[in-house]
Amino acid sequence: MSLNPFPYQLYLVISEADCVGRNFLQVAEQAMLGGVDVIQLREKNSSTDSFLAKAQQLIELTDKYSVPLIINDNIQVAEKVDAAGIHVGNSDASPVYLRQRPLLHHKIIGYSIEYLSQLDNEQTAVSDYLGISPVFRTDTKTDTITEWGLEGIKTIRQLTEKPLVAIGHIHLGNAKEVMNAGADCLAVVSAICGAPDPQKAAYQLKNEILK
Ligand SMILES: Cc1ncc(COP(=O)(O)OP(=O)(O)O)c(N)n1
Ligand SMILES: Cc1ncsc1CCOP(=O)(O)O
Ligand SMILES: [Mg+2]
Repeated sequence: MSLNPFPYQLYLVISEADCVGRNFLQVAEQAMLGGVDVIQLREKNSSTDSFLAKAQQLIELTDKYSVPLIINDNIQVAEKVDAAGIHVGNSDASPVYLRQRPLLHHKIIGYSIEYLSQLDNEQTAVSDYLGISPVFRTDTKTDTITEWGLEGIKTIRQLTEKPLVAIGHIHLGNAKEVMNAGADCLAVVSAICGAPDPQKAAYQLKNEILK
């Protein structure tokens, strides 16, 4: 059972650290101007107070562009800023638990898939989209289990109708083949946060998806 549609195709996962010395709010704004449809704030090394402060700044900007803001992992931050949703993986609070929380039960819940067996569990059933995590090995996140590859996306596509968000070393050069393998949406960190021109990078990725 999914509560929310997930009609997005280009998903920016951002942190201050991944913006290589640039202001993350400026990078986020440029990315939205370039065509990013949804943004996740993923601050792995921030205290909750600092994460919250960043989320409060970012949601002012995402609201201005009517782009949904998803919070990575942190329930308190997601609830306090009234984010559009939360993304969790196997080491985080479970989607079933999140669905029971009054402030989150109607929000977008994203869930990382690291094992095929997860597709049969109740966590997947209550989630709104699945993160195929990672599609390709990436230096941005190294504590990963399965490198799904294009064949993994094809397999998962046959086993579920949930929206599939592909993440992990996705860039202009492989975007189309990842979509063709069955992804509904591409999520990127470095391809936009690390690009010399984040607006242009987002624009080119979006065009590649829509081609
Ligand atoms: C869209 C998307 N997919 C997968 C992930 C990874 O989440 P998780 O497995 O919880 O790992 P961390 O991001 O918390 O390190 C994601 N964040 N976003
Ligand atoms: C957060 C996350 N989850 C799986 S891979 C990944 C990082 C993706 O980063 P990049 O787009 O730079 O490869
Ligand atoms: Mg997590």
